[in-house]
Amino acid sequence: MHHVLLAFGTRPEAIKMLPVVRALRECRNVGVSVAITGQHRQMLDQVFEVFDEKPDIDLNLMTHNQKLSDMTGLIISQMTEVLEATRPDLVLVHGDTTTAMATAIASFYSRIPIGHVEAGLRSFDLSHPWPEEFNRVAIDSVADYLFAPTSVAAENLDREYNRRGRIYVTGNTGIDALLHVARQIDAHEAGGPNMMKTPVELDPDRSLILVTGHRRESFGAGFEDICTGLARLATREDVQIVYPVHLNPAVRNVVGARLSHLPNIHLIDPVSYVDMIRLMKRAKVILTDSGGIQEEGPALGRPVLVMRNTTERPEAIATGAVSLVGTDPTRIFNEVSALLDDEACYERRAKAVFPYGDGTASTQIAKIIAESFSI
Ligand SMILES: CC(=O)N[C@H]1[C@@H](OP(=O)(O)OP(=O)(O)OC[C@H]2O[C@@H](n3ccc(=O)[nH]c3=O)[C@H](O)[C@@H]2O)O[C@H](CO)[C@@H](O)[C@@H]1O
Repeated sequence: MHHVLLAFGTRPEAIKMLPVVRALRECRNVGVSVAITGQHRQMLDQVFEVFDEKPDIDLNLMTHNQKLSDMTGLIISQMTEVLEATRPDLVLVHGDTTTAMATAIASFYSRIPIGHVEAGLRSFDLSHPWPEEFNRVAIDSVADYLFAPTSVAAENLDREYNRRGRIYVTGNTGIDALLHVARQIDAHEAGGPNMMKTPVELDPDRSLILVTGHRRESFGAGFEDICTGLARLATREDVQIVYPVHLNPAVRNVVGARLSHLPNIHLIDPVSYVDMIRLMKRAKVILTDSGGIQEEGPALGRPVLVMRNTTERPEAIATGAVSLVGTDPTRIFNEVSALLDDEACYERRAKAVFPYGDGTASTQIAKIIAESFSI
């Protein structure tokens, strides 16, 4: 039996790694354990519930207003202790978080092979998203298995001079998670009175604009601009805006002060993953700076406007489902209005498309790992 340790700490990593945990449990020659750092403590537990899983090791390292440098140092040292005590045959990390980067370094120092799920994403700008773009490059340079979600990501990896790992194109495990939960919602609610039960009371006569925004590089002026754009959109009588606001005070304080008094803007706490999918299904347009939502919106047939100037996910842009609008308030207002006011343009951009895979990424990854152990 070979031992695979999956390590993660934030909500999006849990969403995208728990399908891999489940797929690996199906492999007879693989033992699985999950270590969490608790980088997003409050938002992590409900994702484990959705997938009926529990962490084996909880480092619980998050403290209030922690600096990135302190968190990185702590994760490297604590994760090294876990690795030395358990000596897994492979450590799997996901994406571009501090947990993923620090765990990859700890594994590299302990000379334990590393697999990177969602490898090869690049914005080619180290300050956008910050610090995630650096984390991606750092993890990919030490990983042995590079699970690229798309051929674009694989080509990015192929060009890197310092790559030592082998590249596999698998699709994105986030689509596996999305389709799993969307099926559960549909099965549970088909035809029933709760069909589109959302965490806020919605006006059936107004179009729903769903907003998320929390990237560090937009803190300050960027968030002020985003709020100006949203306040302007709220002057339209045909819309209602729902914004689950990230728990980071740098986001909460600005958004609360600028938008909480507007009647057709609902600022709510972060919602569960299941509720988020319900809201996305109900939304007319999604405005976001999130990575995962750029993948989920197109699969659900919802146009996504990205409040950033660059993206590491060009595939959905090529389909027309996603576009970059930056944080300029006039641009945000105009681009959302264009979608709301021009039906033909909306229909073109609201078709379900699957540039990030067909929902089988996790089983492909588990198969590759299990087969490599039996060689
Ligand atoms: C731009 C960027 O650098 N993003 C990275 C970040 O995630 P990302 O930017 O996707 O992180 P978010 O915090 O936006 O989380 C997105 C996920 O959380 C869900 N959601 C969102 C709001 C809410 O209230 N409730 C809820 O459940 C969304 O449906 C989505 O599945 O880490 C991920 C994990 O390694 C990487 O894949 C991404 O590349």
